[in-house]
Formats: sequence, C-alpha cells, structure tokens
Amino acid sequence: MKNVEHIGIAVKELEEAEKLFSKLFNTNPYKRETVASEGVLTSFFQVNQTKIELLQSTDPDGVIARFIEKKGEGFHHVAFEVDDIVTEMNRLKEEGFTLLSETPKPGADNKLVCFLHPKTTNGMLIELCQEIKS
Ligand SMILES: CC[C@H](C(=O)O)C(=O)SCCNC(=O)CCNC(=O)[C@H](O)C(C)(C)COP(=O)(O)OP(=O)(O)OC[C@H]1O[C@@H](n2cnc3c(N)ncnc32)[C@H](O)[C@@H]1OP(=O)(O)O
Ligand SMILES: [Co+2]
Repeated sequence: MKNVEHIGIAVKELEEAEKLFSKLFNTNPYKRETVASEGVLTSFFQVNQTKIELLQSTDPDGVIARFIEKKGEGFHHVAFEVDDIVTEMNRLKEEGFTLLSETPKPGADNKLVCFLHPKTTNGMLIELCQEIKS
C-alpha cells in the first residue's frame, strides 16, 4: 500500500457540505461524480497531496444512507493507493482480512477499488484504489 489516496466523509446534503469544506480548505471541489453502483454522489477536493471525498447517498437504502442513520455524518473511510490492486487483494486475503468484493470494482475518479470489512481492520473501513491507466 502507498499513500492515503482520499478520505471519505459521509454527508446528508452535498451542497451544504461543499460550502463548509470549501471554507475549511480554502479551495473549491474539482469534480462531482455519481457512482450509481455504490448509490453515491461524490464531490472531490484536492488538499495538497491527498483528496477529500464527500459522499451523499443517492439511494435511501444505500450504504451511505444506512451509515448516516446509524452513526451520523462524518468520517466514513480511508482509501490507500495501490500499484496492483489484485496482487494487494490476494495478499490481504492471505493475511486474513475480509474483502468486500471478490474482484476490483469501478470507483470514482478513474479508479478500480476494493473495500475491507471494518470488522477485520479494527473498526476502520479501508478502501484500496488503483488508478486506471489510459
Ligand atoms: C466506490 C466509490 C467511491 C470511491 O472512493 O471510489 C466510494 O468510496 S463509495 C463509498 C461507499 N461504499 C462503501 O462503503 C462500500 C463498502 N461498504 C460496505 O459494503 C458496507 O458499508 C459495510 C459492509 C462496511 C457495512 O455494511 P452494512 O451497512 O450493511 O452493515 P452494518 O450497518 O450492519 O455494519 C456492519 C458493521 O460494520 C460497521 N460499519 C459500517 N460502516 C462502517 C464504516 N464506514 N466504518 C466503520 N465501521 C462501519 C457497523 O457499525 C457494524 O458494526 P457493529 O459493531 O455491528 O455496529
Ligand atoms: Co472512497
């Protein structure tokens, strides 16, 4: 695993959250992107070497909606950049971590992603991200 690629933050209202984080980071989001397969609308901020990913649910029963219902808005996951996501997934599976998908799936911001179950990572939802090379 390499550096932190992004930190995911669950929000109820993306518009409001973008205003708050624009003040906090003194910069505007560089993109919004819907990931229908995850039931999320994302908004990305570049903050020096890392990114902040705001996540609003587009599905009332989706992962983010359920998370906010249960835990409220706030920190949701941390994503790490990997060079080869399949190799890293195999290594982590060997190490006893629970992968939440058998194969990498399409993520936002031109990535292939996979998540590890928080039950196996001391309560932190961890995401692996590999850049899709054009
Ligand atoms: C991919 C697009 C984008 C990107 O970066 O490219 C994204 O990041 S999309 C982000 C949204 N998608 C995901 O998070 C996918 C992976 N997550 C899941 O599959 C679920 O959220 C899962 C399995 C972690 C939880 O599933 P579910 O909500 O159905 O179950 P529970 O609510 O009962 O939770 C089980 C257990 O896990 C704890 N939990 C849930 N979410 C988190 C979290 N974000 N961080 C830490 N812990 C979490 C929850 O509290 C339950 O624990 P318990 O002790 O039983 O309360
Ligand atoms: Co993410």
